[in-house]
Amino acid sequence: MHCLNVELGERSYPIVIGSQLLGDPQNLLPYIRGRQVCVVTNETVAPLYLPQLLAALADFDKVDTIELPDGEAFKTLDTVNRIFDLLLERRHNRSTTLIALGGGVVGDMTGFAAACYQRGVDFVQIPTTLLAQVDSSVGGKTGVNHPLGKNMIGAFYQPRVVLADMATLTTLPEREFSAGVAEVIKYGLICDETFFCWLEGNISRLMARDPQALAYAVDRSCRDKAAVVAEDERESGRRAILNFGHTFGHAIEAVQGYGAWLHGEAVAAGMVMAAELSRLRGAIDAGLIDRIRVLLEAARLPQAAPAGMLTGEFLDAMAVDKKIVDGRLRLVLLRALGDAQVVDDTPKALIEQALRHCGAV
Ligand SMILES: O=C(O)C(=O)C[C@@H](O)[C@H](O)[C@H](O)COP(=O)(O)O
Repeated sequence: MHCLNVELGERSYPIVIGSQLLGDPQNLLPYIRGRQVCVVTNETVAPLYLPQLLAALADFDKVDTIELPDGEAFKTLDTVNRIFDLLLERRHNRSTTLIALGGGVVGDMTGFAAACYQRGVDFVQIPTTLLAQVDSSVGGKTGVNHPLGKNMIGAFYQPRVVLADMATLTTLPEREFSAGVAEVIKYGLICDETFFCWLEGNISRLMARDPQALAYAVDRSCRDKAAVVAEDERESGRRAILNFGHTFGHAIEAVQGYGAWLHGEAVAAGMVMAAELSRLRGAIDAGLIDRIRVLLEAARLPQAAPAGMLTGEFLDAMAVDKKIVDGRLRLVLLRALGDAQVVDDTPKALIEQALRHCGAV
């Protein structure tokens, strides 16, 4: 077991990475200030890991749990309202701590509920998917989707601790695992060339969930993310690079219907689109795109738009991206391997060309 820190002054917190962390009260107690807790999880994760966690919480005065339906389609205000209903019915006060036990959807909604409930209560992230361990549990982006756009309602709100229990990855379905690998590859592309090269040499071990390879990938991803977040907590500048591939990916998720493609799958295809656009702008060569495709192929991730998706559908959905400033679409593109930048001067025709290269019609 080891710890990394997300350095944010008084909002700093540790990311604890290890195996079999869930059942040990000592991993949680230092981060819970009151005597009340509410565990938010979903119907898939609860039978697997809730009993262990509840055993670790046995000494608290009030321990409630809520099991939400599983899937991105349920990341809505209505679902968050169910958390508020329980907290109020069971008279949780401002000293309560919400504990997110699950993947990114559970973590994002729990964090948002914690940010809003009685104007803010503590929360703890216990991510049980690869994507949540390497990305969504770190950095304090919380919120829900709207039919018109992904993550359109939310808040920046940091957890007290992130407990990444690698043992929970042993039960993760293959498709979910691959989706997490998309975000791992993203770090290599945007800020860590050495990690990208390591992934090229170790992708088979990673996909086989070799414990050492997996621990290294989670640790390195969290370090990369923590460094970016520490520099720019509320995404006023550099943090936007973490959105590489996401403007395209979010369009896929919104147009296909949330949950049809997993978030990481949409991001994988979106990263190829963003790389293609970077190439069309002359920043990178076709060789790098081939290398990205080889990695995505090995990770069993999509590299093209969903069948039949129109360039117009992409552009319409991308028009509600949160990075738009003064009506200008800002895209995260590559300057080189391991070096991303935000650009706001890409001609629409070039975006359409990149989309068509990636299978949009
Ligand atoms: O933490 C960030 O910042 C990110 O952008 C990480 C993304 O991988 C993650 O999917 C995030 O939830 C996207 O946020 P959004 O602001 O683009 O909705």
